[in-house]
Amino acid sequence: MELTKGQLDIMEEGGHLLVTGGPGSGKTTISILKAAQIAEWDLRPGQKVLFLSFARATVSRVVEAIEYEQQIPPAQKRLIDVETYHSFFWRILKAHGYLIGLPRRLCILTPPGEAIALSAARSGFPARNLTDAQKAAKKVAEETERARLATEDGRVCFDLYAPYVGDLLHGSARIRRLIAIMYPVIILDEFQDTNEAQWRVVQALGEVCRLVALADPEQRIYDWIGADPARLDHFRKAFKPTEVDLSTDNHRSAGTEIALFGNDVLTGKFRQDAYKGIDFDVFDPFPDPAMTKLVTTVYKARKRLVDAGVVNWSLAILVPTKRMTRLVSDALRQPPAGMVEVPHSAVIELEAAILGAEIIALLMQPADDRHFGQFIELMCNYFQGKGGDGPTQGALKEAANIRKAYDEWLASQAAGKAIRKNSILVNMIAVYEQARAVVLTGDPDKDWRALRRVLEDGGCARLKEIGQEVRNLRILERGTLLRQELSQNWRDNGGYRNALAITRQAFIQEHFSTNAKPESGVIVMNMHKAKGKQFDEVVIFEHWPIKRKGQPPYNGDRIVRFNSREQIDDQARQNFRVSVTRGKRQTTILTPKSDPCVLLLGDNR
Ligand SMILES: Nc1ncnc2c1ncn2[C@@H]1O[C@H](COP(=O)(O)OP(=O)(O)OP(=O)(O)O)[C@@H](O)[C@H]1O
Repeated sequence: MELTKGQLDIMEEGGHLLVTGGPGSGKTTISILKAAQIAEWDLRPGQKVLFLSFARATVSRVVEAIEYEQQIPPAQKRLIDVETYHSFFWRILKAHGYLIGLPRRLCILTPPGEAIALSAARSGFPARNLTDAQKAAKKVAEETERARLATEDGRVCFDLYAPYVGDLLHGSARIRRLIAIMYPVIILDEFQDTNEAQWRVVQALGEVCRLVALADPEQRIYDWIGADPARLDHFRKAFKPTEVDLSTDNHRSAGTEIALFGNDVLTGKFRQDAYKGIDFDVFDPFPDPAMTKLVTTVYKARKRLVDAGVVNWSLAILVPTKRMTRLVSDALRQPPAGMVEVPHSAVIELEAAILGAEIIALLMQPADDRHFGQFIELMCNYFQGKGGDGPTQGALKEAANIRKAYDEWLASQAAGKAIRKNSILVNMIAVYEQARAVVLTGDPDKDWRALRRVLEDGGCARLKEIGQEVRNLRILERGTLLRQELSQNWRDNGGYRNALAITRQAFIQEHFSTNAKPESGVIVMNMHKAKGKQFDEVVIFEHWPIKRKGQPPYNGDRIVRFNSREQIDDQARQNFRVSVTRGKRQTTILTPKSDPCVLLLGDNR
């Protein structure tokens, strides 16, 4: 690889650095080479360069890029630590959190755990259409409970990591120095997305460490969690960095005009009628024609990649919402008109699946007196937590009903009476008994599937939902640690005595692991989740207006809200540009014929 002028400049510079550039301009690549150079010249024994990223997906891309980089000797590669902000912050909190009044023993409150813990505080508010006053009150209630969970119970949710680490670093020069001794140079990926609390941490780190910030101001997609458009200026002012702009380079989709199209999306002025590497197509706005178009487009793209001999090819289908991820995944599994299934993976919110997995894990455990009570507890957890930070009132009520029915049953039992015939527990107990009757074999994968099947095939709608939800997990199928540990547990005890604890621990480890491989094959995901990733081909697919008798058409799940021109703003353009520019070879945009995406219509300002 021949470095560009800008990239060479970066190799020359010392001191704080701010590297800007668009998608695929080579920021990540050059920062890795820079890190290797620093590792060779500047580090003392025991020191490392730290590369901080927001998402695990980016971490795995960076780790892979480092492995792939032939110019860097293995000994230097080992001197680059790639981590998410979360896992770096967690290490600091675990070691020093007591200095700011946190308990000595801390544990991670994972998003599903947090959803359960906050559900009581949230249940007092409507799920949608909140007034501003209600929104503010809900926020305060959530914050108060989060802080209480951390300071009293030592259960710290992710959102509090940065504020607490900020307090620690600003409060203690000793801890700042300790970090600088370990990591004299820190690379900050996607710096434009840094929120206020993270920026406070960066300010403290910059006093003692050399910082290399990588940023594309136009890829800022996290406004809603507090990324600030002025963040780059804050960095300039605080650290007077040397600035290198790579914005004229595009290596990802070299030989195409994908990057050019991305830039035109930002201004809304399309300078060309056609762009090499960008394909548009429309579909009739009804489920079957829409999905047929999607599936045939995917067949064609897949064939192109196979014919071109691309090794480990990846093809992403990017959709505007979580709901559509599921819709598309279902359609690929069972395409219309008897077309052949498209094997794929779907990136979905895993709260529900993880909480469902806990239920299966419990069912693997040998029974004791508490077993059924624990089962009910996990069922309630599932409904309280399955909606993540946006639980529906329906789900919360479901949890309350299960608990009530259980209390009622206990009372009847105490009075020597049978269970009420129409209790919601009747079917649940029947399926529970069927699950208890499964003869386990000691092969975790087989046993897990057998139990999942009992839930799916049984007569309890709630457990059926859980069985189906758990299908979304791949954690056991990949020959993972979870599988090994369950096996070991069986060998040690003649049963899965600790299955629940092992499963919970596995999800925490999974969250912090850095060895997840970048996806290959067909992957469906929400557009937001594609940030920082790259794929050989991308298909962007959105929903269509649904006409209902006597009502205005419903136009949800669009790239721009309701596909309305009034809803177009910088954020909408930036999000769309990020999605479009994930493709290396081609990006295909599918939009409904009757109401094409307003961002494609151009802007006559
Ligand atoms: N000088 C170069 N010559 C050829 N290829 C390059 C060069 N620099 C980077 N690349 C390649 O271009 C692709 C994109 O580079 P990279 O991931 O570093 O971009 P980026 O600026 O970090 O992108 P994004 O902001 O979208 O994450 C990679 O596959 C990388 O190997």
